[in-house]
Parts: sequence; structure tokens; C-alpha cells
Amino acid sequence: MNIFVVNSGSSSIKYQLFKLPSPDPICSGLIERIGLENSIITHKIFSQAEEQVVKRTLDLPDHEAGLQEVKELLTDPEIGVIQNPEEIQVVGHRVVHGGESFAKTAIINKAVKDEIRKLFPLAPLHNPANFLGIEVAEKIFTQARQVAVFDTAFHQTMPPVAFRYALPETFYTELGIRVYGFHGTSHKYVAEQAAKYLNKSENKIITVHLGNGCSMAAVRNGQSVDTSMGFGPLSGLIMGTRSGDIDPSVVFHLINQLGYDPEQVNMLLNKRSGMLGLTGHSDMRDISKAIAAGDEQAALAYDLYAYRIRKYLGAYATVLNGLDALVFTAGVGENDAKIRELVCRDMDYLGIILDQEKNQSPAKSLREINQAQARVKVLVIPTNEELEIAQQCHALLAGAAV
Ligand SMILES: Nc1ncnc2c1ncn2[C@@H]1O[C@H](COP(=O)(O)OP(=O)(O)O)[C@@H](O)[C@H]1O
Ligand SMILES: CC(=O)OP(=O)(O)O
Ligand SMILES: [Mg+2]
Repeated sequence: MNIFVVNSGSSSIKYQLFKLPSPDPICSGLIERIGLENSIITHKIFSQAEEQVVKRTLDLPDHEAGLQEVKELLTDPEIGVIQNPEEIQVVGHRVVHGGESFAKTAIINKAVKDEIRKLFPLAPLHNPANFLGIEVAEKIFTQARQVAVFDTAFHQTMPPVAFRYALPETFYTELGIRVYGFHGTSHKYVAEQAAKYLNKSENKIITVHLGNGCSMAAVRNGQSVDTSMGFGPLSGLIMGTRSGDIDPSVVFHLINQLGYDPEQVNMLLNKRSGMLGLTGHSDMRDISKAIAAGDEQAALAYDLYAYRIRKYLGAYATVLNGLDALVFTAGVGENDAKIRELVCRDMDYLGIILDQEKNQSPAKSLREINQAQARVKVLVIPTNEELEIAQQCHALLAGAAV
């Protein structure tokens, strides 16, 4: 079954084509700077041992132009991997917010689209772009089943003690105000990899997803029991441009005393805060360079970022009443050894003892970075949200076990 996976962001589209049940992608790509001049498409084709990379710079005014270009690349007479778009049987879409309506992957129809649209205000950076990706894919891959895989779905197993806020009950029952949690596809994927590695069906795992957005999850026996993002993808850890946890009094102060309007507060907390607000950079590689050049603000921000993770680590070890494995994943989690070191420092009371040398290993596959005698495995596991999405689509449509 040919499954094309689309992860649309506000200015980017990531995609991969799989022929399930094989987990190896046929091709993958990233389109950056959609809507700006000089959009960049990086398209990779994997065949046997070799990898071919095609890079094109062109003006792509919108997502439709971006996906049209991908269609051309997929069906190109020379480098194409299929002959026509009808060969794609399924398009799997990452959709960030599914509210309480979707505990599982869903075939997209009008009702599903209406629900995704209703959730725009709760995930303003994500759901509108995801929706656009669906609409464009429907036009291009007209024969394919369109399927939505929700970031929130994995966290629907959380108990009420983890998902309820201390607000009057009707705010939950009538207005749906509760913790939803995000990055579920990634937390699920790496927690399953870790459980296989531990070779223990009963297990307690904390997963730490550190990308542009950052979140943690406490996972017991494969089920999410708590997570750091909440009603929207803004609470919890410090992120590239998002503040993470902040006292809501700050919002009232900004509005009532400093004259901000609600949209300005929204922009501030979502787009101008986090590491960007603290240092002027949202990319951890730039922050590391600034620290090396003696920038004290950058050094403080880096410490703040790790400190927040440590607080959640303590909380989740308590929630789980112990810990078998701590998993780092996504761009920062997989690549930034120093962050992992700061997070794991002085955690021997929890059974976490890092092996400095193993922590420095640049390997790109699952690796164990704790000292041999440590009670808790510390693992770096590359996430693969696209493969997880493809496998969930396959399970839904072919009845395959995942
Ligand atoms: N070698 C690296 N060292 C430190 N951070 C890195 C490295 N490579 C990528 N990153 C970080 O990963 C982030 C992107 O992570 P990713 O998981 O791809 O995020 P997203 O899927 O949210 O776009 C970048 O902003 C950057 O901070
Ligand atoms: C939900 C979320 O924060 O996603 P991302 O990390 O892709 O921005
Ligand atoms: Mg991501």
C-alpha cells in the first residue's frame, strides 16, 4: 500500500512516501519558506544503498504550489518514484489538535474536517496549516483515502487527575477546557521503541520530545498517563518560540496594565518567547554558538530550558512511582548532548547516571547513554512521526497489526 504522509506547518511541509508494510521510505522531503521568496524544496530518493538528493529553490506562494511541486517530483520521468498520483492509495496527515473527538486515527470526511476547523483557535500555529494540507492533498491525490492522525490521540488515555484543570466543572463538561497534550505520535513511537528495547511489557517510561515545540510524557505500559502540554501546545517546557508554563497573572498584567490586546499576548507567548525571547535565537545550534562566544544570556536560557525539563522529570517519576527508561527525542533531544547532560546531572537518587562518552556519540539510531550500573536506561531514540502515521493508516485500512 503506497502511503504518502504529509506534515504541514505554517510555512513548511514535511512529507514521506512509504510502501507499507516496509518501514523504509521510498522518498522524503521538506519544503521551507512557503509564502516567501526563494522557497526551498529538499527532496530525497532512497533506493537500495544510495540516497539521491534534489534541491530546488523557487517561489512557492502557498501550500498548494508546494504540494503541486512535490507531485511533479514524485512523477518526474527521470527521478520520479511513481508514474501518476493515482498510485498513492492513502494520504496520511499529521493533525495537531483533535480535541476529545478523536482518540484514534480517522478517515477524513466532511464531519472530520469540520471538527478540525472548529479546533483552529486551540492550535493556531498548527491546525490551520494541517487543514490546508488536507484540502490541497484532496485536489492532487483525488483517488486516495485521506486519513488524519492526531497529536492529541495518544494522550486520550490520561486519567482525569492528569487532564482536568481546577476550574468550575462546566468549563470542562460544556466547554471542553482540559489538558489534551500533543506530540502524541512521537511520544507513542519512541515509547514503543523503548519498551521493545527494555524487553519488558510492564514498564515506566518518560519521553522528552525536544523539537521546535517541546513536551514530555509519562507513559505506563504503553499508555500516556500525563503530559506537559495542555489545552493548546503552549504550556509546559520552554520551546523555540513558546514560553511554556507561565503564571496566567502575567496575561492580565499585560492586558490590564500594559495595554496589550489579546492577540498581541497570543503572539508574544507563541511566537516571541521561549528561547527566541530569551536569547534572540530559536535554534539551539545558534544558542550553543552564542554560549561558546561568551553570551551570558544564552547560557542562562540554556540552563532554564534544562531546569524546566528536570522539574517535569521529578514530577513524572512520582506519577509513575519509579522509572525504567528516560527517552530523549526530536531535533534537540537527539542531537544536543549538552542539554541531555544538564538534564541528567545530579539525578542519581532517581537511578539516572549518564555515561559522558556514550552521551557524545553522534549515532543516528537508538542508543543507550547511561552508565552500565544505572538503574534507569537513558535512551536517545530518533523519532519518526511520519512512519508512525503511515503505520497507523495501514492498520486502519488494511487491518494490519502495528
Ligand atoms: N545538531 C543539533 N544540535 C542542537 N540542536 C539541533 C541540532 N539539529 C537540530 N536541532 C534543533 O532541533 C530543532 C528542530 O527540531 P525538529 O524535531 O526538527 O522540530 P520540528 O519538527 O518541531 O520542526 C531546531 O530548531 C534546532 O534547535
Ligand atoms: C504540537 C507542536 O508543538 O508541534 P511542533 O513541535 O511541530 O510545533
Ligand atoms: Mg516535530
